[in-house]
Amino acid sequence: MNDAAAENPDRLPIVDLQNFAFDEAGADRIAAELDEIFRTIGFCYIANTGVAPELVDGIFEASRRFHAMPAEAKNAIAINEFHRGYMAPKTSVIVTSSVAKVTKPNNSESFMLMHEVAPDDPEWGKPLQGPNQWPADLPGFREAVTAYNGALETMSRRFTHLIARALGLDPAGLDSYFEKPTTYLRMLHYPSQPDAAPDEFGSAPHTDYGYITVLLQDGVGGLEVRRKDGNWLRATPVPGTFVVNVGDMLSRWTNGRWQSTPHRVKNVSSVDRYSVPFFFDPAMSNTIACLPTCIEPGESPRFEPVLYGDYVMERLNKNYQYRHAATG
Ligand SMILES: O=C(O)CCC(=O)C(=O)O
Ligand SMILES: [Fe+2]
Repeated sequence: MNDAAAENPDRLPIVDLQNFAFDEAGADRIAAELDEIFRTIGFCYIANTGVAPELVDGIFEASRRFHAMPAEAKNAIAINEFHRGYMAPKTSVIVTSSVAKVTKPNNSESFMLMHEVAPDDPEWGKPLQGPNQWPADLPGFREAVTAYNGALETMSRRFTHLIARALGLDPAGLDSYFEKPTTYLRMLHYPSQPDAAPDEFGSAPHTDYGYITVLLQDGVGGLEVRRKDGNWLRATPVPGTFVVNVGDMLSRWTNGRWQSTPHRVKNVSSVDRYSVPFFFDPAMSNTIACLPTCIEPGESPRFEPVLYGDYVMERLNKNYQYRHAATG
């Protein structure tokens, strides 16, 4: 496929991960496929990921039960300074969007789980290093969420070996960044908004801040991905798959070779939409600079090296209402 066609596809490509049971040549082929996709549209579906369907059913059920609780029960675990807990509807505005001038809050609510930090961990109490919060009186919720989160972390590590390969590194070449990854599991609920104004979104146009996002969506639809020609492409739900996209850190690692593609969500259907993005990011203390394999001869780095922790905190501090009291 030529680049123009790959940049402006009519549907997102599906990559078969073959439950990671491929040989070297198979891995190289998938890596080459990912390179083509991430250089152009920046988004794809992945199939045969090895994530058990029971875990997928379990996380949707957990999310529906959570969001069906009364507001009082949800607000009892309102998001804490460590970015863990419940985010009420319309409490974030993506003012840092590099894609659009965003003034309206996102029409969604969510439960956010991040990586566990033990109280005796030297990082404890530093930005984004604190306790998760769990709803009271929701039997089985914690188990379902923990199991799904663990499976997504495992899958993301395996996927990282394909990414490293695609970037000309040893398959384990990026592993050191993910010994203690920063992870976010966001269980989102988007109410139906069939009459939304043009600038009202469930999730306003943005790019993701981190490394990769692995998104589970239900059958409702509403996610759209911006093509190079400026048209928005629907990421129509495909059962049994996840949607994967490149975040800002991965784009910087590749010197912009791979795209951190803008996307947005609007639920114009007549029913509620549930989705669960898993954001798999490096440790807060990692510096992200252009990878040596991603510099062509004669080229120079297009981005200054950046500390992942600084990059993400600037965005969270600006975009989330609950942080404004603390940060002015
Ligand atoms: O809900 C979705 O489909 C996408 C959500 C998203 O883009 C995000 O949370 O960054
Ligand atoms: Fe996103």
